[in-house]
Amino acid sequence: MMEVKEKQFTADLEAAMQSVQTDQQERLFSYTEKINQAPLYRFLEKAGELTFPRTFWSSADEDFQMAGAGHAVELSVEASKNRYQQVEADWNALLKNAVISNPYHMSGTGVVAMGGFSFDPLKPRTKLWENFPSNHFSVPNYILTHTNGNYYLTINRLLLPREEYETVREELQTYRHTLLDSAVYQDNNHVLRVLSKREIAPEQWKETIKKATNVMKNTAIDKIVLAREVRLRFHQSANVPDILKRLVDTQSNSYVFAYEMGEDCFLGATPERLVKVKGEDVLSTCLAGTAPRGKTMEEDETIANHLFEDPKNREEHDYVVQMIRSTMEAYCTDVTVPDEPAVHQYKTLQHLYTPVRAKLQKNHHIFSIISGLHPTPALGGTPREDALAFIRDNELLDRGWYGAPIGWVDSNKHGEFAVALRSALIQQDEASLFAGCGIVEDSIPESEYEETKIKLMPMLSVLGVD
Ligand SMILES: C=C(O[C@H]1C=CC=C(C(=O)O)[C@@H]1O)C(=O)O
Repeated sequence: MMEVKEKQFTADLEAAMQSVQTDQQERLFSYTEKINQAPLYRFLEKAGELTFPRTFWSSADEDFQMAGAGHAVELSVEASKNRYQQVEADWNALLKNAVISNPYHMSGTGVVAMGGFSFDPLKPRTKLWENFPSNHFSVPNYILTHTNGNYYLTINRLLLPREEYETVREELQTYRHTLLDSAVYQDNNHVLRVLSKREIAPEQWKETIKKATNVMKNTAIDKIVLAREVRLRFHQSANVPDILKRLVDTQSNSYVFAYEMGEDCFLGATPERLVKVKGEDVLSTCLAGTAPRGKTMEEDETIANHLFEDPKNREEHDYVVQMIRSTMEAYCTDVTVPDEPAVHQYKTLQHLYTPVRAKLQKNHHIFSIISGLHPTPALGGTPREDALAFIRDNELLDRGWYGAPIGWVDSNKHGEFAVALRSALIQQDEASLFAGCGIVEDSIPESEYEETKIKLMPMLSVLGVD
């Protein structure tokens, strides 16, 4: 730390510790400083060496990345339908009591809670997801934020009564120094070799699709999203910063995220924004309706035109747009939706895309919107409760955090959540990958199976499967 900043830091820390001693009440201290360029993946690597749980976020459409180390504060409430409201209440209580020293107010600086939810709080948890509860948020001890070419470091520390000022100061300075190691990140040190690739019950998955199409013929259910799992085994433990770097380098227009719990790390590169809030501005996007990329520019354009004109895809897309619109109307004013979707292109796929913009009402928060939006018909189906019940009773997979909201909120009233698609649960030398498809009455199991194969491709390729 430069001298002037060092003085500021020690003065702020001392004042915060004084207030904790006076009130005899623990309090979160948060200090943000602007720093010189610092390598994000090296920060994550160092955090791993220090056995800090790691978090990572890279925006799909902005120059914005955050890497977190440690859990200064953890928020986790019981698995229930109103978990969103409870997380929101805990988050507000935490902020109310925090001592925040942050003159910048940039997104992702100050007190930031990163985390996520499981897909369905009512589905019993299996061993696969034992380290991931129904919801978990953490305020990292150290956050390296890269935004619009600038770098910030935030230090968060829960101060307890009777702690020694010198001990705390020294602890924070030592970790800060170690994490901000300026060495260049060497990502070619750990080449992963895949020893086995196992598709989990693909034939049963196709049978479930048949069952779903039959149910839809005889009930009011219009759409059910069904997902499946592929399990990989490697010759050694997978390296999280490496995987993240490859995802960021190869998956343009996608949110790249990671959340580590114990020995497991859930990560992915998802194209789907759930909701973004900046002050009162709210943006949600609908992404549903899928086609592959073409091999040439002409073929790509022909496929995009076909996707745009295709009634099945347009219908599927429209379900989602209507649902997002009505949810936004419940919590916002000035909701605007374009008349027609656009086609957005990703590495291996193209999707129909519609942005929905609005203004947040004063008494609502990003968590209220998440509670209304999740699961969108792109992940659950329509009508929502019937589709969810079908998934709960028939899908073999424990989705865990796959297909659910993952993201962050900060003390500047900014926040963003994506839908955790195109993702994998890394468990040292093993990984589970997930992909699903929207099933409608006339869906053909074999084509849906092929579609999941395309959706799995980007993650398989960064994990070393050709
Ligand atoms: C469920 C997934 O994708 C959803 C999101 C976009 C398009 C979809 C589709 O076209 O089927 C799916 O609803 C997945 O990628 O695992």
